[in-house]
Amino acid sequence: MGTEFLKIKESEDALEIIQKLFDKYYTLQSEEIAVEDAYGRILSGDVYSRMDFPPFDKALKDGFAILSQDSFGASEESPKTLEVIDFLEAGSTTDKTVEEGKCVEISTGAAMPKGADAVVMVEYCEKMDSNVNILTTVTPTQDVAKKGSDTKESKLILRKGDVLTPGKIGVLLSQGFETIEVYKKPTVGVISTGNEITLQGNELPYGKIYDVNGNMIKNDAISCGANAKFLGTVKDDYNQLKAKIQESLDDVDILIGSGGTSAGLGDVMKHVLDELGQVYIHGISVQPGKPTIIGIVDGKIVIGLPGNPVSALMIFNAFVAPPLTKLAGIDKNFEKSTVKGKLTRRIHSPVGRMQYQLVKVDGEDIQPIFKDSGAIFSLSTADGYVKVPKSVELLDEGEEVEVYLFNIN
Ligand SMILES: Nc1nc2c(c(=O)[nH]1)N[C@H]1C(S)=C(S)[C@@H](COP(=O)(O)OP(=O)(O)OC[C@H]3O[C@@H](n4cnc5c(N)ncnc54)[C@H](O)[C@@H]3O)O[C@H]1N2
Ligand code: MOO
Repeated sequence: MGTEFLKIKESEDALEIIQKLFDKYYTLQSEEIAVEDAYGRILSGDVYSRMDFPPFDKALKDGFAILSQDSFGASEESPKTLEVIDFLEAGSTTDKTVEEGKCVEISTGAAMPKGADAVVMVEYCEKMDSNVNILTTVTPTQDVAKKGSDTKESKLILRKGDVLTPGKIGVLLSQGFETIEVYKKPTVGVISTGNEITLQGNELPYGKIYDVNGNMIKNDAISCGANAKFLGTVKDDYNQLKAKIQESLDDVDILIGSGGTSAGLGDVMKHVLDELGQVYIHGISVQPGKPTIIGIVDGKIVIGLPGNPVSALMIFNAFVAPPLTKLAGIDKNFEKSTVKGKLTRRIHSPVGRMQYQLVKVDGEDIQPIFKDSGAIFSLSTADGYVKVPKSVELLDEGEEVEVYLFNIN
């Protein structure tokens, strides 16, 4: 693989090389975490129930636990009178047994007393001292959740690959799980290079701009299931960039930089990676995003995205998001994460390079966004992109196209 670098790669070849590098240098790992911290995490194994749920026959309504046969024929006109022998709140129990002609007043959630097989809702009862008049007929098991009716012990309750939603976490909590095995999140560090890049909160002298890519790419990496952090900015300086890359790689699995990938500093990024490790890709035959760099340093992937925010986001979505998402244990088919519609305007495309055309999706209408790749405001309206193959010069208005949606979970 190493001998191919410096030649511009076709997009399919670049995708394959990047995936192979991910496969070679990383493996999917799991870790045990507290269930209370597990929201949004991905299960790394199947989960089986530890016990029946509910763990006892449970009253589903406030009322009276009775032998259902005692209510047969009861009505407002002809009530049946039963003796109330105890009272049960949720969480409490009784030794008493409900026999013919007797009942226990019961609250929703309480364990059913022995003997009783149904609950009569309080609305259909008239309490009088130690007796109650039952005003309706109930059937056996009415308003009772039987032990194990929700799930039995040792049943498959959640599957490997499931995303832990609030509901699924509720299932784990009901079974008493305190910890759970999930896929470990890959850690991603993001740095921004450029003498002109200024952090928010600082003055903006003429010629400078605020950093966009750092936190934008960090958030996109988070949306892929990674644990990502923005590690700050670096000047267009060989030694600074080298030191920043070395220092950052101590703490992260994958390092993503942006800017300085084309002429001038681009050479710096490439030379730094050449010195520290090996460059596998320098240039992909796509528009925008051609100057992309992919290298390996100390067994970790280092990615140099083009500085233009649109190019950086496009390249991240098209080339980094699929393998990163897979490494986070998320089963997502990016090729299927698409919608179809008709172009509202024609798209001209350069022959010889695959073009990623940003678009807005409005129902059936696919509206191309024609702005240069530094035009950050196009990102806030874009829903995704249309791929125009390198051999295609023009896609006409009205033509049906497939839109690859940005990786927003
Ligand atoms: N002579 C050539 N010039 C350029 C070429 C080329 O092939 N030959 N390629 C162009 C293309 S395509 C792109 S894309 C850019 C890529 O440039 P770099 O990766 O070297 O990025 P910079 O030059 O540092 O920045 C480009 C542009 O983006 C702005 N930028 C950079 N970082 C950020 C950031 N963190 N947040 C917001 N904006 C950022 C930067 O200010 C520039 O305006 O090169 C073309 N030139
Ligand atoms: O390819 Mo640059 O990435 O056109 O904007």
